[in-house]
Amino acid sequence: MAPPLVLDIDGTLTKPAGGLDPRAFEALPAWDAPIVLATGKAFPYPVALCHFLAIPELVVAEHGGVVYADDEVRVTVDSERPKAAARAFVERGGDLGWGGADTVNRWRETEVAINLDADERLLRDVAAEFDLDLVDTGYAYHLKTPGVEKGDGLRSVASVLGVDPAEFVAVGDSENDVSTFEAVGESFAVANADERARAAADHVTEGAHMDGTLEVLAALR
Ligand SMILES: O=C(O)COP(=O)(O)O
Ligand SMILES: [Mg+2]
Repeated sequence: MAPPLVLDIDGTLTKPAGGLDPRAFEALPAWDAPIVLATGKAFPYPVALCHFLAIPELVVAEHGGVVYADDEVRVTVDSERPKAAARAFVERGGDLGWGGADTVNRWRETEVAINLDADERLLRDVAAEFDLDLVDTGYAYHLKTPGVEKGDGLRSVASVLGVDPAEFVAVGDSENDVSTFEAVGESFAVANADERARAAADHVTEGAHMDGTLEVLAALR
């Protein structure tokens, strides 16, 4: 039987140049076990992805800040400190880098994401001052509350599903997937993964991005 999966989005289900790999639309709905999307993105993005893939909505968003399974949404931490830190960053001349509409943060409930073009030094100073983590996913920086991790979100979803987290297989590409890798029975970093993800994973795939993820699915089936 196919194992339940916990999949990262950016770098794992996407094309090398960005954008969802269209092969996800075949492979994920056909998977014969639960699939949890565990991402740093704001809550509406993975929900929308489940919707358009036509798979059940099982979501760990904002690194575990928002967890959604079985008709229950749990916001696990407030956004006060990350927002105060982001304000301080902007007051000192920093730019979040998403333009006026800022659809990256508009619906974000527990953390703040910043464009990779931002002043990293200033961002690290502000993160330290406000006692926050600064996570670099390879797609954005995130100012987040320490202790909020995708891995804990996965444990919550697994508990709602009545499945042992150790039964899950995880695929991811960056430092924000390390906690997921630690929570599950078997973990794969795709070939494009950063050093921390590669070091934490049980295996590193041959292929990069969605090629690597499809390689895992083929091996598990
Ligand atoms: O939102 C990001 O920066 C990265 O998202 P991911 O966790 O799905 O890779
Ligand atoms: Mg990723």
